[in-house]
Amino acid sequence: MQAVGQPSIPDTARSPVAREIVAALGVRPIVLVGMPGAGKSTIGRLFAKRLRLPFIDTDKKIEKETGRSISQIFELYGEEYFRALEARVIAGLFETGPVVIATGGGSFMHEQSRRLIGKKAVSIWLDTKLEVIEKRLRNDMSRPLLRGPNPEQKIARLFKEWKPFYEQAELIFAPVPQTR
Ligand SMILES: Nc1ncnc2c1ncn2[C@@H]1O[C@H](COP(=O)(O)OP(=O)(O)OP(=O)(O)O)[C@@H](O)[C@H]1O
Ligand SMILES: O=C(O)C1=C[C@@H](O)[C@@H](O)[C@H](O)C1
Ligand SMILES: [Mg+2]
Repeated sequence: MQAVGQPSIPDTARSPVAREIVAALGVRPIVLVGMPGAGKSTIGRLFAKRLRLPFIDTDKKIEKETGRSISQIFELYGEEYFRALEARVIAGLFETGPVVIATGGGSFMHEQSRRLIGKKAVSIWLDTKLEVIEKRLRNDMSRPLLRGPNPEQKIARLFKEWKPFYEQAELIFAPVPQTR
């Protein structure tokens, strides 16, 4: 029998471990939180594939729904507007059954989102090392919070400021950077 709110994915397609994890989730989504560049979108997609659950990237969803890039939204309306929009999008994802959600780096700083995730999801902080994040973001000019001079100093400051919030996630996962 299929539980209410469960997506119609044949259980037999899952490995025994994946089946156990999905059963333990019930209707709760897995929500990945962590710094910009920590690997939420990359690892979230892999988790979802392994568990055979739908994958949702909130940044991508916002871009699709608004027809604007995250940078444009920051530029046009500011960070506070973006966070409120992101909070509404996150809140809308809790009624659909188990999914894997990659959030934007700053979403967990928004009290309403953090509380909701804490109450209704299994949150995982991707605790990627600061040096790895710096290396990944060094040449990425598309990030609204890192624009202007001294992006490395900004990343380090954000990391320090946001870490106590990420530490409130239910689980911590330190991904090993893969090299090809
Ligand atoms: N485990 C890994 N090993 C090597 N490279 C990785 C790993 N995880 C992610 N990356 C790379 O790091 C970059 C950032 O990853 P990703 O976009 O998944 O981060 P994110 O946490 O979703 O960032 P954002 O908050 O900006 O959405 C990408 O170029 C991705 O290919
Ligand atoms: O790329 C960026 O600088 C950001 C994108 C969004 O995910 C935001 O959640 C984050 O705070 C900043
Ligand atoms: Mg992402």
